[in-house]
Amino acid sequence: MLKSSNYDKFPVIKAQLNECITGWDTIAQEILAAASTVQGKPVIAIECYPGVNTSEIRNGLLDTIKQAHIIDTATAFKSEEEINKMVYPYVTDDPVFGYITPLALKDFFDAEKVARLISAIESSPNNLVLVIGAGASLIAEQPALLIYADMPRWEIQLRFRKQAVPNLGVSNNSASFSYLYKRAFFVDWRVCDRQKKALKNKIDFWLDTTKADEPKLATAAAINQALASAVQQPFRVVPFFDPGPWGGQWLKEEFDLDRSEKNFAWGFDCVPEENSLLIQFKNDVFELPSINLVFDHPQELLGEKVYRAFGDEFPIRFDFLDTMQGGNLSLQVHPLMEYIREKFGMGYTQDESYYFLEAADDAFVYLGLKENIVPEKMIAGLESAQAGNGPFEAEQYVEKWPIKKHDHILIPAGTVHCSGANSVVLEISATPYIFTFKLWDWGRMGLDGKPRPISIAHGKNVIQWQRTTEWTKENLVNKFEPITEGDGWREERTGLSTTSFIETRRHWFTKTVQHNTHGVVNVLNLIEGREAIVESPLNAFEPFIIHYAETFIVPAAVGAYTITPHGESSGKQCATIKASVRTNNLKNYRIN
Ligand SMILES: O=P(O)(O)OC[C@H]1O[C@](O)(CO)[C@@H](O)[C@@H]1O
Repeated sequence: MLKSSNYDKFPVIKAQLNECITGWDTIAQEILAAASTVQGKPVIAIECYPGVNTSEIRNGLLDTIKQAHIIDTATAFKSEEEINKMVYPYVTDDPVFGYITPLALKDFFDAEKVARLISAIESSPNNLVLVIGAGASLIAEQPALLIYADMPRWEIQLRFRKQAVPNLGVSNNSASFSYLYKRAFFVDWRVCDRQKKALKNKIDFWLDTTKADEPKLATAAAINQALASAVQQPFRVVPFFDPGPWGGQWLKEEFDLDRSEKNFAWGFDCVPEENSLLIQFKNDVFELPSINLVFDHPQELLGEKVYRAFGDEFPIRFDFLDTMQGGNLSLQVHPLMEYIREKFGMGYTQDESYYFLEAADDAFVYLGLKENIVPEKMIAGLESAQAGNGPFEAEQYVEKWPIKKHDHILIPAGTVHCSGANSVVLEISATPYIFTFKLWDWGRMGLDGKPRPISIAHGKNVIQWQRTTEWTKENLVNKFEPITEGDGWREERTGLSTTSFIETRRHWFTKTVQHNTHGVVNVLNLIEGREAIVESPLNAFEPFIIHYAETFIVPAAVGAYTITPHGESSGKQCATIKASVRTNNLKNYRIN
């Protein structure tokens, strides 16, 4: 009998305060009621993250709040020409990479236009003023009510694909997805995250418009309470899945995804910058970006030492790469730390590892170079293939390793690599995720029918040519080391490489395993077994059930916890892989 999928695609965190309402009419009534308690002419600011459909908010509220004077913040932006010129150094002409901007939201506004709007608010004959859009909190600096309309990055990307939303301050909806994404990644999201953090203690309500025409309004008190309790218990972020040119069929079957998609390449199960959190109220579920939890509770979530190095960035990423009945990823390399800092303004680099959840008999990984290759010859071969002169002979230059289920391959930045067809990788990595220098894409097209951008010019600057067959075998392939064992369990170290700040431990167990965060965030995945239960020895949190291949986060503040096979896996062998941060050598990672 085929086993059914038990992977939970919509994990929730329970709210304790039931303060969430839905529907534009109800929300408008709530806003009116809150505004009526204010003396004089209330000004309400609805600060919007990029990607929010401001006309949906305006139209939704106006039906009920007819008497309001509506101010659209877009009327105070600098001209598109000025904005484009201002952001250009950070967007650049590179097809994929830009430079992290230091700009602030204020820089997008024209001071004279803002002054005019402020006097329009003051002289408005209406008895209620609604300021809506990005920068509303700059125009109405001391509003009677501050509402924050947020948007998770994954939903913004889906809107970019539909050309439904533009970049910050401009109306470039019809630009290519890659341009919109690059500009958002290097500019808009940085700018608006800074503003969001600055508003942290001033927000009265959060507005969720992630699903069109299903608005939800929750009090800041209820959201704050839910986030404060989230960092005292294990939790999951909401995963999302995306097809790709090399995507496979495993995620679709295993996680019961949309069968009509031709494949799924990626499953993003723990990328808090892009995932969201679902807060379960009595009758409604409120969605918000999971990065808000990192911004609000970095110390409890990450732990003091990790926070001191990384600030409010979540440094560990888990995702899936599915090539079952699919193809090879691109042959690629990631930038060294100095390179990513200098060229792209990122604080730390994409050190990675591949944990193989599944592998067909013919599965393999390209990793490291062959002995005695000539770098100039390899680069010439890549450039020639790129110029269309026949395929790059990867196997002449790059080592190929057979792979089986539960292998763990370490990929420090600078190592040439590529996961081959017919496997499922649980990628356990440092968080940066777009800094892939593709060297060769096997002559195939991207999903849009066009070749994907190749970055040999960057790649050749970072390839570590001494990482050849023997070195790779010695340092990067299955570096398993037994640590300790007890009644019904054993623990091994599996990685990552000594140059990475991430440590991974694997536990095989048929009985309870004791864990402790020791003040450092843990990220785990159930890599074997259908079901396990995570419990607090002190009953500090409610028992938390996890299923096969689900990634979950245990905040640093949790301290002691246990994991035991559960339900249909009771008494059977399970395994988890746990990533944490090595805190003894974080000097190099100090980015805040
Ligand atoms: O360039 P490709 O083939 O899409 O591969 C990109 C993927 O490769 C990785 O760098 C893994 O090596 C992932 O982090 C990334 O999503």
